[in-house]
This record gives sequence, structure tokens and C-alpha cells, in this order.
Amino acid sequence: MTLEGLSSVAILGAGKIGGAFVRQILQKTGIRVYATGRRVETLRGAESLGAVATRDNDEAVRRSELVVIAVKPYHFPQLLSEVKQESWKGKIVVSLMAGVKLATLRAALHGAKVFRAMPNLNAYVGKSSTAVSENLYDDASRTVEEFLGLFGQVYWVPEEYLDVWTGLAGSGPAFIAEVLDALAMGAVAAGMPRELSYKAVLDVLEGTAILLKNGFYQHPAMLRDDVTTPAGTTIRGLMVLESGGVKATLMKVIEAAARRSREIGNEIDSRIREKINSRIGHTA
Ligand SMILES: NC(=O)C1=CN([C@@H]2O[C@H](COP(=O)(O)OP(=O)(O)OC[C@H]3O[C@@H](n4cnc5c(N)ncnc54)[C@H](OP(=O)(O)O)[C@@H]3O)[C@@H](O)[C@H]2O)C=CC1
Ligand SMILES: O=C(O)[C@@H]1CCC=N1
Repeated sequence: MTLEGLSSVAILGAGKIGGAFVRQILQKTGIRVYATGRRVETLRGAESLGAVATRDNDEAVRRSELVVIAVKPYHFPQLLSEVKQESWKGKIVVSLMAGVKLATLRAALHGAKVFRAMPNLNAYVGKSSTAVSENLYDDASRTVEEFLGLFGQVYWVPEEYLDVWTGLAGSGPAFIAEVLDALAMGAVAAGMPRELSYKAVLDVLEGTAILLKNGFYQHPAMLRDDVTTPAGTTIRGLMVLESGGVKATLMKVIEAAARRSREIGNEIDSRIREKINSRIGHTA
């Protein structure tokens, strides 16, 4: 199935990332979107974007060919109890939940073609960097790749990289935002108004990203060296950066976020297995 062959998509949990997906799908395609949530504000928000908003997750799944799971990982067990098992059959399901493993998803969503993806909030403007696992089904994989392409760049990666990807690219916008805020505050401390500092720092970010992305430098360290004049201003700043252990700290930031993604995956797996076992116990 190509994207053009898709008539309806369900977004289960039209919150921050789910809402960004709803927005892009409706801006770029004629696909009908069923968006779910619990609070009136969530449903109204989705409706105002042009989605069919409902609290009924089962109905949203039944009426759609492709289903996106965009609830928090710890809400996944509850979501599962709201959708009949047979409703998942034959559906393409793309989970955006941090940490939740393919094995867990496959155990929970019998009969569905399951994908685990990790986008980021830049999906709101079609600039996500999204990793997805695994490329097992010909037709469905093509559909998923085209679908995720609506939100930005798509990379097929082995599942073993997805927790790191979550720490780096999924959480990334928050880390970059913190760094930008700190740099702008530094300029304020040195005497420049906040608004002007913020504008300047965003320009620096954009230009640096373009230089690196377009291959003008093979490595960020080469760009750094071109900026750095002997006994100039940059080297003085770099010395402070080094003595503050900023680079090591940022490396640990990504490591810690990736570790948390793995922990979440294990926690949710135990909860889902318990749920499945108790269901089997019930029917035996
Ligand atoms: N935020 C981000 O940048 C990214 C998040 N993710 C992943 O996406 C998922 C969502 O995160 P985020 O968008 O930040 O979280 P939000 O809390 O903004 O969105 C989650 C949504 O799920 C809804 N929800 C919860 N339970 C149910 C249910 N039983 N039925 C229907 N809707 C339900 C909530 O509805 P209500 O508001 O009405 O309570 C809420 O709107 C997480 O698993 C996260 O790991 C992945 C990549 C980036
Ligand atoms: O903080 C989180 O857990 C989610 C996953 C990636 C971005 N936000």
C-alpha cells in the first residue's frame, strides 16, 4: 500500500507528538485522521486541526489501516485494555513510545504489523529525525517509510540503536534548547539584551548546522579549529568549556537518557507480560 492508498489513520493519544503528527498529516495529505485523547482540551485541539476526535480507541483502530500509538509508555497497558484484541488484526501499527520494545509490542498486538519509531518534536514543522525498526514487511514497510516521511527524515535502524536514538534525537530538541538558553544567558551576563542574544544564538545554530550538514567540514572539530584564533576570543571560551567538563557532561547526558529508555522498556515489558499472563489465566 502506498501513502495514496491509505484512507484513514488513527493517532492514539493526540498530545504533543501525536498532535504534531495530526497537524502534518492533515496539512500534507487527504487522509482522514481519527485522533484520541481523554481530556476535552485534547479532543478539541485535535478537532480544531481537522481530525475526527474521539475517546473510543477501539473505534479509531477499527476504522483505520495505520495506527500510531502516541500515549506515554506507562499508559500503554490501559490503552490495551480499551482496544479489543481482534481490532488490531491486519493493522499497521507504529509505536512512538520511548523504550517500549518490539517484542513487547508483538506480544501485545497480535496479528498487527508492528513498527517501533522514535521521532522528535521537530515533526511539528516536518523536520523530525525519525528512526524506525524493523524493515520486515515489504508493503507495510514502504507505507510506514512514506508515512513517517511526512514528518521529516526517516532512517531504518536495527532496534538495538533505538534507545540511544531516543536519548540523542528523541530528547535532543530539549537538550539543544537548554544549550541555546545557556548561551543566550551568557550574552545577557556580558551585557547584551535577552531578545537580541536569543536571535543571534539561533542564527549561529542555523548557520553552523548548514555548514556541517552540507559537508563543508568533515567533522565538527574542524569547524571549531577554523573559528579559533591563537590567543583570540574563542580559545578563551573553549578553555572554560573544557575546565567545566561540558563536553563530558553532554556525553553523559545522552548516555543517561539512553539508559532510561532501556529501563522504561524493561518496566513496560514486565507489566505487559503480567497482563497477558493474567488474561491467559482467566481464560484457562
Ligand atoms: N514529546 C516528545 O518530544 C516525544 C515523545 N515521544 C513519545 O510519544 C509519546 C507521547 O508523548 P507526549 O506527546 O510528549 O505526551 P503527551 O502527554 O503530550 O501526549 C500523550 C497523550 O496520550 C493521551 N492518552 C493517555 N492515555 C490515553 C488513552 N487511554 N486513550 C487515549 N489517549 C490517551 C493523553 O490524553 P490527555 O491529554 O487527554 O490526557 C495525551 O494527550 C510517549 O510515549 C513518548 O515517549 C516520542 C518522541 C518525542
Ligand atoms: O522524554 C521522553 O521520555 C520522551 C521520549 C523522547 C522525547 N520525549
